[in-house]
Amino acid sequence: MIFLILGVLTLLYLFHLFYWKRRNLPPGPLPLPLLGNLHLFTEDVKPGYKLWEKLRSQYGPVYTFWMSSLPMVLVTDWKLIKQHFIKDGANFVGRPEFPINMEIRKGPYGIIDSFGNRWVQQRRYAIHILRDFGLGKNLMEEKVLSEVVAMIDRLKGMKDDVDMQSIFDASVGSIINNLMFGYRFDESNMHEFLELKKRMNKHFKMAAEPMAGLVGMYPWLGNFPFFKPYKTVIVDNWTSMLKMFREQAEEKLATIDYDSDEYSDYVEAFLKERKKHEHEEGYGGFEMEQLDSVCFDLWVAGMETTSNTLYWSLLYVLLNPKVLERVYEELDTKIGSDRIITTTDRPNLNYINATINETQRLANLLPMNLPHATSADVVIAGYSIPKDTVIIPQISSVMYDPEIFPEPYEFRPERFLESDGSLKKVEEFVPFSIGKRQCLGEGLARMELFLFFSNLFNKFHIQFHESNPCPSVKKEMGITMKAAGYRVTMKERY
Ligand code: HEM
Repeated sequence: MIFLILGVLTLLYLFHLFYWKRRNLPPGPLPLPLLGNLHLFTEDVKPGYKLWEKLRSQYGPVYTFWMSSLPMVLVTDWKLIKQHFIKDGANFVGRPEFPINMEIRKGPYGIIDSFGNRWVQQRRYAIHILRDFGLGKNLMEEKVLSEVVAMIDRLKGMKDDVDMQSIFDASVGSIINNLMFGYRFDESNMHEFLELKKRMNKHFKMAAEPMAGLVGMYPWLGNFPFFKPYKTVIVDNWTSMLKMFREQAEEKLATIDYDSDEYSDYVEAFLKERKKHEHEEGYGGFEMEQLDSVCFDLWVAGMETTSNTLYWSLLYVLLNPKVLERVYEELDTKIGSDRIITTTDRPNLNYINATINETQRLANLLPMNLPHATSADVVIAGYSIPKDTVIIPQISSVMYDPEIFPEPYEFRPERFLESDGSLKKVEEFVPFSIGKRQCLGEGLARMELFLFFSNLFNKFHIQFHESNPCPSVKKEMGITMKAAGYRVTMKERY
């Protein structure tokens, strides 16, 4: 009798696993108990592009990938992404609530992980403040350019054997820190930057591991020895960053002048806004926990992405001497001196703009885009997808789609040029994603990429260090892709 009951229960379980829970979802590989499809993330397919390509060829442009017990629908075809995430954007603005994120943030705070009214309010507020910095006296460009100049001065003293990743990290880190907290990093406080960067790196590296996805879904697994390191690294590093940001905010609170509406950094603006809501429940959405999380989101999203892209740009250009030659040629004909290049030069430097675009496309920084969630029942490619399903506009698949970008793994800035040499608008070039969740730092990031890239090449002849004259383009695992370490030597051009 007992065997009969066990047999029936097993059959019911298998029926649920293999059919029932998948019945309303697009096709995809069979999910295993607990792991879902995470076991498919083997070493040979990391960091993921190849896996998404393989699943697309097996199941079509819309398929389901199970992250542990969570089904995620991946939309990999550009036309479908455009049709739904742009034209029908309001139905795709949700975010899934990963239990570990909620535990660390103390709730759905911030921008990246928030949703509903909080997300609308805080995203709008962040865009408003960032725009404010970019208007009038153009504080934003001033801050970026002062870091460009500081970088050039620093490089002049260390031309023989330079690690540009750490130079870009410190420069881009200073810009976002300056916007957030009102000060940059120099010799006197570099240890503070290095500490934040170390914590961020550890967090990002671990968070990208498939097993971390499992712990993210079931934080209690972190009590078991095998999973403990995943949870400890993520929780410790993230929490200590939040703590460092809170200490900064509290220092500012101690001296803030509420009589003036002026602000010179994000935290000051936020604290003044918070004061206006002090009699409302939860400070009208401007709680200190919200500030901690927003600092984390903007600092982390604004730092690693841009700095890694700059490091990729240098690698790709130096590996392609013809591109390097054309970059110098454009600088010589359009700029022709060692003056500082500003955003007003941007429309004249088409080849450089095309090279930066091609870098972003080929670096394809996020193998898996941030997950969205449907906020209504939707139908995509004939599949009915219920409200609250996790869904991902897979921008990395679009940017490596050979139908759109022939020979997608080749570095060819010409893809972004018209035959008359003007910059081509390519709608499938979507490194900042699309729709209502599109990156809110795009304007700042594009300004940084242009100003750092163009000024760096205008000032210096650069080549790989002789110890590694042909570095690998292999991507290093992380939430955003890093280039493996390489070093350069530089010579002033003027
Ligand atoms: C090269 C640089 C950058 C790249 C490639 C990049 C890319 C992205 C991508 C792909 C997303 C996900 C959008 C989605 O959910 O579909 C995103 C979101 C986001 N990015 Fe960026 N980003 C960059 C720089 C920045 C900067 C400089 C900032 C801040 C100042 C920033 C802040 C954010 C925020 C807050 C979100 C979440 C938006 C939301 O959930 O509403 N990013 N970014």
